[in-house]
Amino acid sequence: MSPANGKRPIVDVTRSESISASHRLHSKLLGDEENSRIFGKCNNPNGHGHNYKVDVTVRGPVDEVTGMVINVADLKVIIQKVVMNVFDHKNVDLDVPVFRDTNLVSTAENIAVVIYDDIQELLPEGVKLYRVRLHETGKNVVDYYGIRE
Ligand SMILES: Nc1nc2c(c(=O)[nH]1)N=C([C@H](O)[C@H](O)COP(=O)(O)OP(=O)(O)OP(=O)(O)O)CN2
Ligand SMILES: [Zn+2]
Repeated sequence: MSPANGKRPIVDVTRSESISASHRLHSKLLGDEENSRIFGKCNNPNGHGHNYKVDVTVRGPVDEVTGMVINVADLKVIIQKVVMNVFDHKNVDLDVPVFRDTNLVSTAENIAVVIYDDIQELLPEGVKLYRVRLHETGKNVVDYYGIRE
């Protein structure tokens, strides 16, 4: 393959994993009534579970020698550490330190941000994390691209 204009193609590589976890939508910054009003059935003290799907996408140039942006075997190890070991078969609010020990509510948005930040730290130099997509249910999906304002 001869690269067009001598430039290496930029390709997105996605690895997906599934996790089962329970949680409750509840803000430590609010009283019980306000929590119930805002989060409704999702504020039930017994909590509820989801079969989440996480899609982790890295974007980068295809290496001329290996033909890869990143070896998915390496991405798999990172996702195992950051996603599976931390969230799978856990109660997000009680078992995941960043939710247990802070005021973060265990929404899909916040879980996606936590996963993004933790994966980014473990990626090899030069590999950019493009997006973390979290499917909370078959109908609810959030995307995080690492943008903060
Ligand atoms: N912006 C957000 N809104 C809501 C979140 C969230 O993470 N971010 N989460 C919830 C609940 O945790 C849960 O995901 C909602 O479950 P449910 O209503 O059962 O799911 P569906 O919308 O897929 O199912 P319906 O059949 O439409 O009820 C709530 N809001
Ligand atoms: Zn939920």
